[in-house]
Amino acid sequence: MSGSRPRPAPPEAAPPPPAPEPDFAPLTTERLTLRPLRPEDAPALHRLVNDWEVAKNLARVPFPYPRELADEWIASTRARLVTGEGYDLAIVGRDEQDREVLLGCVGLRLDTRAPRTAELGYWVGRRFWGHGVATEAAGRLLRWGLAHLDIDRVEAEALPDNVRSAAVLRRIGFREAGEGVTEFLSRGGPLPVRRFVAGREDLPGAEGGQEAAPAAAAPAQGKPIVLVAAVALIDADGRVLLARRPEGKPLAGLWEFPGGKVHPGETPEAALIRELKEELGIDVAESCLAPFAFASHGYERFHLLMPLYLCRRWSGAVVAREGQALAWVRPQRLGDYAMPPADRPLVALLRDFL
Ligand SMILES: Nc1nc2c([nH]c(=O)n2[C@@H]2O[C@H](COP(=O)(O)OP(=O)(O)OP(=O)(O)O)[C@@H](O)[C@H]2O)c(=O)[nH]1
Repeated sequence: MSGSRPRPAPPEAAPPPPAPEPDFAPLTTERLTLRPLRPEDAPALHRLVNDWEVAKNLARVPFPYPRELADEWIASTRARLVTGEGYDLAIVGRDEQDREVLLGCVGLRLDTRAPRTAELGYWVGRRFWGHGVATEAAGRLLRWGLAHLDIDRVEAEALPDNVRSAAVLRRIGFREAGEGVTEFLSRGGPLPVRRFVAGREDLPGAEGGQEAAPAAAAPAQGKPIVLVAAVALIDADGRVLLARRPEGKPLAGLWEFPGGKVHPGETPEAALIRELKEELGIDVAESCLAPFAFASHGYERFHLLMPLYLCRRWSGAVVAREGQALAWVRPQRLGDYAMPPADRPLVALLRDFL
C-alpha cells in the first residue's frame, strides 16, 4: 500500500549472553599442554575424531562425526568446566615452528551416581599414535584430579580388543576391575568392556617408597619405621587446620595435619617447628606444642609412627607456602575431609576432646 509508512523493523532478538570463560589453568607435562577446548579447535578436532580407527573405540562419539557436533561438544566441555562437572581438555603439542597442534582430548567426568568418583576418557588422533601421548596426558589428568577434586576413585573402560588403551591405563596406575557392557554410539549398540579403577594408593610412588628412608629407624617386621611429627593447630574459634597434600607427593589430595618427617638427629618438636615455618610461614615455640596422641599405622612399605601435638599459639599469619590448599575445619566436620588412614583414630580423639 502506497500511503502506509514503513513499519520499523522489529527489534532483533538479543544475542544470548556470552558463556562464561572457563577459569582453568592449563596443566603441563614434559611435552604437552592440557587446556580448555576453544571454539577455534573445532575444525582440527573434527578432522582427528572423524576417523573410524579413533571413533570405533569411543562410546560417546557417533561415526561419521558431523562437523557441527564438534562446535556443540566444545561448548558443552566449556560449560562443564565452569560448573565443575567435568574436565574435558585439549591435548596440545608443538610443531617444529613452535605452533600449537591439537593431538587429541582427555577428560575427567564426575560421576553423578557414585560419590567421590570420576570417569577418565581420552583419545589421540591416529597421526600421533605411538609416542606416549595418551600415557602422558591421561596420567597427568589422573594425578591432577586425585590431588585437586573431591574424588577418591577414578574409573575407565576399554573394549576388549583395545589393547593399547588397556596398556595406557595400566601404565598410569589403573588396575582391572571386571567387565561390563556399555552402549557405543560409534558402533550402534551395546558392547562388552573391560573396566578399570584407580585410587591414590594405585598411583606410582603412592606411599613414597624409598623416599621414606631418611628418617626411617630399624626395620620392624621388614618395614622401616618412619617418624613423622604432626600438629593440630587450633584457632580462636576452635577450628583445626588441615592441609591438602599437593600434587606430586605420595597420596596427593588427602587432607592431613601439618607436619613432616623427623630428620636424623632432630627431635619431633624441632621437626615440627621447622616444618611449620617452611610450610605455613609461622613461628611456634616448643612450649606451645602440647603432646596429644599418636598414630601407629602400617602402610604397605613402611610403618608410620606419628606423634600429634596441639597448638593454640603461634606468631605470624598462616599462609600456604608450598601452594597447598588449607582449610580451617570445625571438629564435627573433620569427617567430611578425606584423610590418610593413619589419621582416622586421631580425628575421633580430637572430636571428643575439642
Ligand atoms: N604431615 C602429616 N603426614 C601424615 C599424616 N598422616 C599420615 O599418614 N602421614 C604420612 O606421613 C608421611 C609424611 O611425610 P611427608 O612426605 O609429608 O613428609 P615431609 O613433609 O618431610 O615430605 P618430604 O619427604 O617430601 O620432604 C607421609 O607418608 C604421609 O602420608 C598427617 O596427618 N600429617
